[in-house]
Formats: sequence, structure tokens, C-alpha cells
Amino acid sequence: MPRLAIDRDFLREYARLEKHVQDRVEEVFAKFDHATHAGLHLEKILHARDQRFRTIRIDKFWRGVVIAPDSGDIYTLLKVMPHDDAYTWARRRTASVNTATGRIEIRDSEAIDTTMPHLERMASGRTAADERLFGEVSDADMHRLGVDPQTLALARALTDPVQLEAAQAFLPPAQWEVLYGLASGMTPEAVWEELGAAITGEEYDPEDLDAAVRRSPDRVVLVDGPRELMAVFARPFDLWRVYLHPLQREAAEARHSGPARVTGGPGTGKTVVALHRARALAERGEGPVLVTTFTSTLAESLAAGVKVLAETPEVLDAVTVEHVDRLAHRVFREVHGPPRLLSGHQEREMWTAVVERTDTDFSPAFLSEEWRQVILAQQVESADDYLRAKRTGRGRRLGAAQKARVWQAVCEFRREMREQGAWTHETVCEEAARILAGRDDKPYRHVIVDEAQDLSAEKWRLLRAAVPAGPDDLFIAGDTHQRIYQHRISFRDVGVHIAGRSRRLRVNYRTTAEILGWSLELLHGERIDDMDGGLESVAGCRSEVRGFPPQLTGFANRRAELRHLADSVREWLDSDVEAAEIGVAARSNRLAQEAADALAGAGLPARMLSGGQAEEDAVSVGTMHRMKGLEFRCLAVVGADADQVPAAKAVTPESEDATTHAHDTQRERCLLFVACTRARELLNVTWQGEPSPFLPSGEG
Ligand SMILES: Nc1ncnc2c1ncn2[C@@H]1O[C@H](COP(=O)(O)OP(=O)(O)OP(=O)(O)O)[C@@H](O)[C@H]1O
Repeated sequence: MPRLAIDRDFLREYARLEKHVQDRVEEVFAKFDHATHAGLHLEKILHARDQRFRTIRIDKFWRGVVIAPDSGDIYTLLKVMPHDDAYTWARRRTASVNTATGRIEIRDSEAIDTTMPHLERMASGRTAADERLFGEVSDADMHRLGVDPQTLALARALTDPVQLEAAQAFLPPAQWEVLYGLASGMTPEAVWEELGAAITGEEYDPEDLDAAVRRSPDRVVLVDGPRELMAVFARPFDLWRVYLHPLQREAAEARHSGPARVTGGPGTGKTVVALHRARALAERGEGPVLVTTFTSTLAESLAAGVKVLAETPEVLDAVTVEHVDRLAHRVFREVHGPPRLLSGHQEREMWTAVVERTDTDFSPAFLSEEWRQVILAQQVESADDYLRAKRTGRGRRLGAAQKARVWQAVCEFRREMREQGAWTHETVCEEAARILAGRDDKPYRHVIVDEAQDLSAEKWRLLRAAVPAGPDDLFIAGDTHQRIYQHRISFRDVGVHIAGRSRRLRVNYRTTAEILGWSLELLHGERIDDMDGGLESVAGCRSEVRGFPPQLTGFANRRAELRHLADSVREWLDSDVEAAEIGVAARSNRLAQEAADALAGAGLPARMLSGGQAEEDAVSVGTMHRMKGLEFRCLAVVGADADQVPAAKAVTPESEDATTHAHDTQRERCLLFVACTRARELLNVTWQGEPSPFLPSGEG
């Protein structure tokens, strides 16, 4: 029985076809699996370079282009175009099997052939190795990296990176990527590593397209029957639903004997993996799945993702999405009823009263943070425990006598809380963890955590207690380069043992290579922990999409900067970018509000992200913290000045504590990195006066 496969690029184009053409495409291909090859009128193409390319009639005007393999029964739909264009497109192209990865690839062979003489003319006489772009790379290395004879001949004639850029339009994408990597100075070994996930080590039959299609789940989706076809066509923009990189798929579907995690730079699809894993676990039917994260905004977008993926009500029923605080409150309420929560103001007043009563010279703010970050985080229960507790990341150093005084104040605070029957979010979470730890019937069989880098220790203890220890209990997605809050936990300290069950994703699907490369420079040289006793790395994180470099501009004052912001936003709107696809990020809430006011003043639709109402068709303006987990086609980061980034109040002076100073500074860097990596196509970074010291030097 013939099977239909749909190429990723086709689905993107399908979304832009007129409705009546889309309907016809659906009708034609819905019959595919029970119609015969002949019944579907797959027509051979006269003078085709590759005899396996065929066309199929959609209606009087439109034709589909399909690859029909010599052997096997998978037919791959590549294009739907007006009749003549379809024939011309198909005649020029050939399909092949990449010799390194075994995946299918399509190239414009005619363009390669017509370009060759021109390139050879330009290169003639330039015979020295350093005069050719790939003069230093051996044929053997090229072959090992999957560069085939036709591409190699072209590569050998290149003398200038600009020629390589132009060749992107007609070379097989995977081979072009290899050449691009080599041209940008990567060694063949580094490029080989890049291909890592795609290399299976098998011997590939270059003629077996059927097998190549099956090996290409990142490019081609195989559909089983009309129901699946409708599901693919129903949301053509959500490519992540159906085309997973092999590593993403592996991470989503693997079976593990205990907690496992996926890491990777921004936009590498960690959330996508988390969502697919939720579906896969729900389909296994072993028990309820919790998908969780640290804020309600992120939980809402995860819930929307689960809804998009779940194909049956059973899957939807098996998955609960809620942020950790909500889970904590729910568990707490079931036992104690609603807690009497202290507001931030009331908590400060309580600490102030404690300071007065215990006559200590520590400030209420210091004590409150010490309680949160050391005592609660490490479950310190006695003065002795506290003497031994790690205080990494806590400003001033304390001697034994000072610690005794802090401990006394904390005991007083706890006593006061108990007497008043008062709680904070942290103590609710701690209590919920205690309740669940004591229960044999855990509420979940699997827990999936997104944005794991920002959860505090008590939240981890709650999640650990929410699921029985065992196979596929916890799955953790996160990137410590994007840590923007103070919690620095170690998995081991909170009872989560990953034991090597970790995968790193490298392909960024969100951002252009230019924006990603520039943003990675923001973190250049930073040593960032992996929450598991090692260091995390974004080495090899890359994007396959090319675009414009970020625009960096300094201004004499804020007024001029915000006027420029309004001009840029207007320009984007005029070039058909929807308002909802534009974001503006600032370090402080105040500057974000100023930016929103400047846009409104210029008659442009703008809304503060803190104000909710996500549906509104307006430019989203918010703090860099609020940007976490979001993405925009066009993004402006305003106020990237030396005065705002890093924010002075968020950084402990070096004279007070060098380690904390370094941690705080790194967090501020990460925050700017998070903000900049929300941009999909265009990024503008502006400042007034002196630029932020974090901006890569030599720019702007
Ligand atoms: N296999 C894929 N095919 C197409 N698009 C994908 C794929 N995987 C991810 N994407 C898209 O890339 C973007 C980033 O994905 P996602 O949010 O999962 O990344 P992330 O690693 O969680 O990012 P961050 O850490 O920056 O929040 C999204 O728009 C998503 O739809």
C-alpha cells in the first residue's frame, strides 16, 4: 500500500495557498493510501533530470510535485504549484541520499551546472590552496562529511564566501551547512561533531530513497491515512508538531530508569521535547502526567501546546499542566484549607518587628533573604546545621557569633509565623512537599519540568515528592544560561539523580544564525554550572536560518532612543509584521512603561505584558524577566545602557563579596541574553549614553 510523506517546506507553503486549493490538495491526498499509483495519475516528467520526480493533478491550474521511489512505497509530496512552474521546478531538481547522514536531500542540479562554468572562470589562475575557499580541506574529509561529487566540484571552484552564500539557494541544505561550517573556520572534526546526532554509522544505499525518507523525521513526516493527513494540514504553521529532529524525538520517546533531562541553548526546542514527551507518556497509559514550570504565563503556553498535540481526549485527560506554586497550594489546601498568606509588605513588617525585638544589627531584608536562600533552601533545622550550611552566593561573610544572632532572629520569625498561623509561598511549598513525601499514593506517575533552571530548592523537593521514584519519573528541560533568578540548586541536594541521563540539543529553530551568534557572544567566556556538579556549554548551538545582524544603536538621551523605537516599530508594522509579533524588552518595569507610553504617544498599539490580555493585537512591552519563554518576529531591547544593564540594585558590590558579585553579574548577563534570544527575525538593541559593558566589544 503506498504511503504519503510530506516535506517540511511544502507544509509552510501549503499554509499560504488559497483555501480552495488547500481543499483540493486535501481531497487528492486523502485518497492516497487506498488509491493505486496509476489511479492518482502520477505523471512522468519529460526531460526530467531525475526520473523519480512526478507530478500529480490537483485541479486544472495546480499540480503537485511528488517523488516516487524506484523501490519501496513511500511517495513524498514536495510542492504544489501552478502547472508550468511545477514542471519547471521538478525538471531542474534531483533527489539523493546524504552519504554521511543517510537522509534525503533535494538540490537544484540545473542551477549547479549553469553556475559551475562561471565559478571556474572566476577561479582560473587562482591555484594556490589559500586562494580557494576550501583549498585546505581534503577530498577525504569532504566525503566523510557527506559532500558528494557534484557539490564537491562546485565547492572546489569557490574563492569567496559570498559565492557560498549565493549557493545556498541550490545546494542540498545539509551539504551547504557543512561547507558553511568549514568556511567559517570550523575544523572537519568540529563539523563532524555537529553532525553527531544525525550520524548512525550505517552503510547507506545511495539509491534507496525510501529508507532515506524514513531516516529524515526532521524534514519529512509520514502520514498514515486521511485522519493523520487532516491533522497535519490542520495546523501547517506548527511545524514542531510533526517534524522533530532525531535527537528531539529520541529525547521525547526514550525510556529511562530514573530522572532524565534535556538541555540546549535558547530556541533549541526543549519545550517542544517536553510537550512531545508529555504526549508520549500519556499514550503509554501508565498513569497521570504533570507538566509544570515556574510561572503561570509559561504554564498557560505549555497548556496550549499540550492541547495542540493531544490527539485523543484520553491523552488530554492524562496530562495536567500547572505551575509549581499552584500545585503546592492545591496540595496544601487539601489538608489544611486555604493558607493565611503574608503579603510581601506584611512579611517585611514581621522581619522589622523581629529585628527590633532581637536587637540585631542585620537588616530585615538581609534576614529575609538569608532565611529563603540558605535556611529554607537547605532545610536547616538547628543552630548547628546553620553553622555548617553552605552560604554560596550570599553577600557578607558571617562568623560564628553572627550566625548565632541570625539563627536567633530566624527562630523568632518562625515562632511569630506559627503563632499567627501565617504562611508564605515558600512555606506553603515546603509544607506541601512534606505532605506528599509522607503519602504512598503519589498524585502523578510522571512529572515533566520546563525552565528547570529557575526553580528553588523547596519546589524541587515538592516535585520529587509528587512522583514515586522509578522509571521515567522526572523529565527536566532547562538551560542554565537562561537562569534569571537567584536559585542555584544542585540536583543531588534536592534528591534528583540524573546519573548521565542527559541530552543536549544544538539546532536553534527560533532565531537567525546572525542573532544567535551575536547573543552567544554576550556570554562569551562565562563559566556556567549545569546544576549537576559540572559546567554547561552552548558550544555548537547553531541556527540553520540566515537573516540580518542585530542593529545596535546608541543615543544621546532616552527621548531620542524611544523616538527611534517608535520609528522602528512603525517600519515593522508597515512591512506586514503583525503588532502581536513585535516585542519590546527593558531591564526595569519603569523603562518598559516609558517605552509603552512612547509607542502609545506615537499612535502605535502597545500593551504591557504585566497587564495580561495576551490576545490583544498590540506590541508586547515588558521587562526582560517577562520575556522568558516568549518569542517575537521583531524585538527591540531598549535601555541597554551601562546604567541599566547590569542593574546596580541587583548586583552585590564586589567589595562586599566577590563570589556573590560574580554570580549577580552573571545573572544580569544571562538576563540580557534571554531577552535578545527571543527575537526570531530582527533584533534592535539600543541605549543612551554609555552602552552596557555586556555588549560584545567592537559593535555599535
Ligand atoms: N523540530 C522543530 N521543527 C520546527 N520548529 C521547531 C522545532 N523544534 C522547535 N521548533 C520551534 O523553535 C522555537 C523554539 O522552541 P522551544 O520554545 O521549544 O525552544 P526552547 O529550547 O524551549 O527555547 P528557550 O530555552 O529559549 O525558551 C519554537 O518556535 C518552536 O516551535
